[in-house]
Amino acid sequence: MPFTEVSLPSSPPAMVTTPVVKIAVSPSILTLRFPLKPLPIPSGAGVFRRPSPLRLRRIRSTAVAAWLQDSGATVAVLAGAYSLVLSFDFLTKRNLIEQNLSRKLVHVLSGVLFMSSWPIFSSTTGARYFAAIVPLINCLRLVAYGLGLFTNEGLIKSVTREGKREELLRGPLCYVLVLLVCTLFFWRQSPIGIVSLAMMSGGDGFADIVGRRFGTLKLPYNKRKSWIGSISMFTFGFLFSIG
Ligand SMILES: C/C(=C\COP(=O)(O)O)CCC[C@H](C)CCC[C@H](C)CCCC(C)C
Ligand SMILES: Nc1ccn([C@@H]2O[C@H](COP(=O)(O)OP(=O)(O)O)[C@@H](O)[C@H]2O)c(=O)n1
Repeated sequence: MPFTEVSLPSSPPAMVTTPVVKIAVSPSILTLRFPLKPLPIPSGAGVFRRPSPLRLRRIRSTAVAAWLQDSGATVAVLAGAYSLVLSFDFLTKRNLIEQNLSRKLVHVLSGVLFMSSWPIFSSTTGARYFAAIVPLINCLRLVAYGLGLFTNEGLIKSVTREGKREELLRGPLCYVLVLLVCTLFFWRQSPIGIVSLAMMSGGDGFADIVGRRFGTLKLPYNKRKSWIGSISMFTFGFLFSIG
């Protein structure tokens, strides 16, 4: 049977001569032979066989279990999102917490708690789409209330600066859209989404909370921002991203 011979010398690469190609490797010469015609495929290798009924039942039950797990996780996280806003609505209505601090705590907790909920979803490829339902519904919710289609004074009071419904269509809506995009395109597989959400929720949130209270030393190029606020942004963003 004719072969194409490939020999690998241990010495520095010699001139390539056809049909033998010399490639430098150490420590010894290897001779590889490539048969010119395809190797005989052993019988049964790579031949598709229909799964047995028992195996089909197992596949179906695993898929149903994952679907139930993801559905339950989605409902639980949606309930968590609603409860979070309701809790801060309760606190701000009774003046137990100032509005700005309420907004920033919702800002921090929404992203951090949402990422923390990701492990309760299944390991199937469809899990991210179930998880994405949560920010999607909250996006629709913010648009509906921001456009005045419905009224929710508690939501407006706990997540806006001045208590105007139009504000829902700016910071909060952008924030939840970022949650949606990171869930769909990065999910648990890529650190890009996790680091981005950690910086957006934990970092930016604490930059405001710390900077507004202790930020006397302002940045030279931006008198609205302070050194302690910027340091808090990176410190808490980093801590939440590795957390
Ligand atoms: C207040 C928020 C953003 C404000 O940004 P900025 O004005 O400071 O620029 C965040 C708004 C959050 C939203 C109302 C609720 C989002 C819930 C989230 C999708 C899911 C959280 C689930 C978790 C289990 C609580
Ligand atoms: N790097 C930073 C960021 C915010 N801050 C403080 O936090 C307040 C809100 O900053 P921000 O840019 O997060 O404000 P928003 O535009 O998010 O409402 C600022 O007015 C500063 O008092 C800071 O001192 N240093």
